Amino acid sequence: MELQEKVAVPIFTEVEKEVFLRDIYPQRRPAVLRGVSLGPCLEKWTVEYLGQNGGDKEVKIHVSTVPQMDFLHKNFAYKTLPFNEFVKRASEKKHSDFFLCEDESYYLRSLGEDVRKEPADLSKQFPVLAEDFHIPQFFTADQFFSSVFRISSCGLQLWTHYDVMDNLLAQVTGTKRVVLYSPQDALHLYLSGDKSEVVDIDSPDLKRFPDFVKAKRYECVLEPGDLLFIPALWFHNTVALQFGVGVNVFWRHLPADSYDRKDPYGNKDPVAATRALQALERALHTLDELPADYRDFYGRRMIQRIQKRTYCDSVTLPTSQFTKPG
Ligand SMILES: O=C(O)CCC(=O)C(=O)O
Ligand SMILES: [Fe+2]
Repeated sequence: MELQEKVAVPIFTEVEKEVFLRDIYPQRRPAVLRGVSLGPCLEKWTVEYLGQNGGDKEVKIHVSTVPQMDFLHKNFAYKTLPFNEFVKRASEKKHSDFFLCEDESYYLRSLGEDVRKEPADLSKQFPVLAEDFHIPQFFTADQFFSSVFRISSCGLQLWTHYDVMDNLLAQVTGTKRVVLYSPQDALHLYLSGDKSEVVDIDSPDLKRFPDFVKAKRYECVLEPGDLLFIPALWFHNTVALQFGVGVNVFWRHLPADSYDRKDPYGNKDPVAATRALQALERALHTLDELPADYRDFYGRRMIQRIQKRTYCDSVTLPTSQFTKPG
């Protein structure tokens, strides 16, 4: 893995809204924001306090025998626990009550009231705790999409994936390592939907995934109080270095009608992207009417045309698509 380029995510301190909107947000690159006020949660959110004030409302959790959750081999199970019992278990390494084994790992990604329709909102599902967490006002109220509890056992690793909303991931307690990859490296990540098939990013199987080394690795370690700006489409993989409680806030970067209306998770592709992908499927079907050597010829030319029209680094002038060569 020596060939993979590594970069530290830049850290900005005490960033105010104006600075974020002027210097950081338009770059559309990940950034750690340190020293932004998140409210009393930083002092208050002990295991005991969370249990008392989060209540015994049932939550759906991921439980896994090993800390590295693997979506390909589904080495985890979905279980349900009262929130206070879940927090207690996630904070301990060995459990007297367990589902799979005594050292199982836990992960909570909180959900909306109507799981299939409503995005998660801390102020609705955990109104008392929500008062302790102040969402940074870096976007307007109508852009808000969801606020999500992210609570992990020590060591828990969440697979590499992308989301379609802009995201501020707040680390409230514990520390977390986050590795990110640019959307421009998507082809080096061996995607299956929104997830990378390269499950072990620290010692990847390079026989199966030879191009993975070409993906530039962005890395940071979040401390309590840190916010990580994860722009939409940036891939991220997290490891809880300690038991940790976080909240992430998703908000809309594009006009509201660009997004799929039935997407409580914020990970369905924008409607125009979905339509374009469907049109591509139809185009490929049409090419099937031709013999293989013709398909090859037209397929190569289609790829080049897509590259010229869509890649940021090949589109020079906004009007270039309309100007005919002389
Ligand atoms: O819990 C985690 O560390 C993952 C967070 C995440 O995927 C997100 O905020 O979109
Ligand atoms: Fe995510």
